[in-house]
Amino acid sequence: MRYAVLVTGPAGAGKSTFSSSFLTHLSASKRTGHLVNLDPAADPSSFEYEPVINIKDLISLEDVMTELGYGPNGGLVYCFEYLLQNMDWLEEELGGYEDDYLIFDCPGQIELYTHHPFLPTLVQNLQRMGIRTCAVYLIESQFMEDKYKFFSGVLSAMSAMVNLEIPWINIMSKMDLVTPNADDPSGGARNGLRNRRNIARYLDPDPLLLATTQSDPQAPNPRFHALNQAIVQLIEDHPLVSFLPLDLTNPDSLETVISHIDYTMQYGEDEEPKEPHDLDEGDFQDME
Ligand SMILES: Nc1nc2c(ncn2[C@@H]2O[C@H](COP(=O)(O)OP(=O)(O)OP(=O)(O)O)[C@@H](O)[C@H]2O)c(=O)[nH]1
Ligand SMILES: [Mg+2]
Repeated sequence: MRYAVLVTGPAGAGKSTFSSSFLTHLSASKRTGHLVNLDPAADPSSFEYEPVINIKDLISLEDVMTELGYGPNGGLVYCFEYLLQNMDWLEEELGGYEDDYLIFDCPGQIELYTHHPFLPTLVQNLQRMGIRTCAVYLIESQFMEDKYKFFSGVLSAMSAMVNLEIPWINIMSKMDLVTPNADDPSGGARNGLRNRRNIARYLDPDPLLLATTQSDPQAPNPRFHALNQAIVQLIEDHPLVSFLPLDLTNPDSLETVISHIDYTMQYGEDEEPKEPHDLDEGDFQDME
């Protein structure tokens, strides 16, 4: 059995950093993982681990831009369409790697996840090749500083998720940047995170964070108010999305996230499946 983890999410969410921390953790646990780079714009010198498979060996974004006159975003979409038309290349590259984790570092163009059939088609192909696949979707903790930005992240995660029939884990990355302090005299107003309880309302998104009243100075426009109400209702009716916190400065936090991935993948199915670590063992135990 081969295992693929698709590491997805918007630009700068920490996908590449998470991918290399994941690989470091696997090798420290005497397990084998390999990096698959699917970002045709990635800077080769930025990889901590040399990818065993690199989309740049199939097609280079620079070539698409100089030879076909595409801009960076259109060029990227072109590269993906080219990849989807050349699945035999990927299939050949993916030969071997039994019992190994293949970590697919994906690019950060949000449209690839929301309204392009890229992920569903890739997943269908991986499943056809008999590779067990799951996806993680990262959004960064700074999104919690702005509730509108945060809920737009939640909606993108939902939109990417509903197109795929594979296990899916949402991760709130860069939790080291969050310093909640209940004693903060400003009440945390500066970063919008009043206390740990408030963080919990983001990790398990509470749509009421978004509820505005018509007199709310941030929602002076009645149509904006109505839109927020509709989103509140949508998330209440379909509570599909919750986030696992990831703080890379805390090894337990990474381990918890990886246990969840192992569990959803039923990694090593001959052995007993591992129970994911209880979330409340970690750093955020007094969140509730
Ligand atoms: N403080 C902190 N910074 C992080 C963490 N993870 C990533 N970063 C920083 O965030 C920036 C973006 O990280 P990347 O891992 O390149 O993010 P990405 O999602 O791969 O970005 P794109 O591929 O461009 O979409 C870099 O400057 C990282 O050093 C984290 O856990 N904590
Ligand atoms: Mg990256």
